[in-house]
Amino acid sequence: MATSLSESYRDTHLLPQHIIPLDFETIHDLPESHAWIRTDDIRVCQIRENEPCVVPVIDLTAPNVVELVGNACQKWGMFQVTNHQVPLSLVDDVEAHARRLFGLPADRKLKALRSPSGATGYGVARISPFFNKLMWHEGFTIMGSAVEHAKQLWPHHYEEFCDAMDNYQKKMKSLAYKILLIILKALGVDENDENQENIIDPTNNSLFQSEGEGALQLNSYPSCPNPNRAIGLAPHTDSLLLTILHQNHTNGLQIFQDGKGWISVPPISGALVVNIGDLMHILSNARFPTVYHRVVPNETNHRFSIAYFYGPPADSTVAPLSGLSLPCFRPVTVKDYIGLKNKHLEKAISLLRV
Ligand SMILES: O=C(O)CCC(=O)C(=O)O
Ligand SMILES: [Fe+2]
Repeated sequence: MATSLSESYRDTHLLPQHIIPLDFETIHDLPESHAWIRTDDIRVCQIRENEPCVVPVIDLTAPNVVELVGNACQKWGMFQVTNHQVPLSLVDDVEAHARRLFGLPADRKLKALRSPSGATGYGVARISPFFNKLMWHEGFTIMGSAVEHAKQLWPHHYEEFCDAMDNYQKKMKSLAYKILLIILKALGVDENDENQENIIDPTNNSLFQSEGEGALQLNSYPSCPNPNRAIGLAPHTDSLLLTILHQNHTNGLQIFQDGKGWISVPPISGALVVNIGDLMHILSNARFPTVYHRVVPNETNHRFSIAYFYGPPADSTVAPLSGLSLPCFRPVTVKDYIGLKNKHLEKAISLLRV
């Protein structure tokens, strides 16, 4: 039987503080549990001449899209896309549902709490157990249908939420597949290339014949009484091939670049952020960096984001593409990589180095 993505995430056993978010409505001062010492706080990067310090914005219909995406992946591990064909009304609708969900009273949200060994539902960020301090964040994770948890939140009115999430996941999946093909072309691989076996999906034999799997993560970062001492989402890389992110009109997302520090990725109306994850870093044989990013909270605005994580089916094996250079990672199945990440976080990728 094929392993699902949610089963791959289902092997950690967590303490309650690593599942239950703070009731932000009742908090007026930053509690010690959420007060970080931010020694690395270089918020603005050094702008050098001829080197704009902004993540590229790429029109997906541009004739030279492969070159633009290839350059952005290599330099930044991230870009923003416009003309992506995802209706903005759907994005707005999903954001409105996220606002409605996180706006519920804490006791109602807890009815949809992620179970200690579970992957989906309401809770803190999955990376929380790796840090001594807690994050100014609450999240809701969906893999496939959201119906089970949505029924707990709105026993009589859950369909609208589920329909919007289903619809959005479908659109994200086909956009992610389209972007994946562009990225693979940028790496010199064509979808007609029969010999590519670097992602082996046991049911389809090659990623080019399937559309992979995804997870949807709704994120909420309430306005914070002391944003300079709090962290919305601690620094991390995303595990799968790529992430497509919508952020509302509130700054907060930052990426780390060597020699520059933390660089803001400002929200652009109508654009979606795409970032390279660990599995793409492996597939590209380290040519494309997996982007190290974090979220800082805002003193006045409530920030929302919607992240779609896209990867091959959980039983697939991922290895560096042949023809790039001597492989610097050993092959790994998606589910084993998720297991490694659950145990070792950012060290997971170095464990695969050859
Ligand atoms: O909220 C954001 O902008 C980023 C979210 C994120 O990095 C994640 O969910 O992994
Ligand atoms: Fe992330």
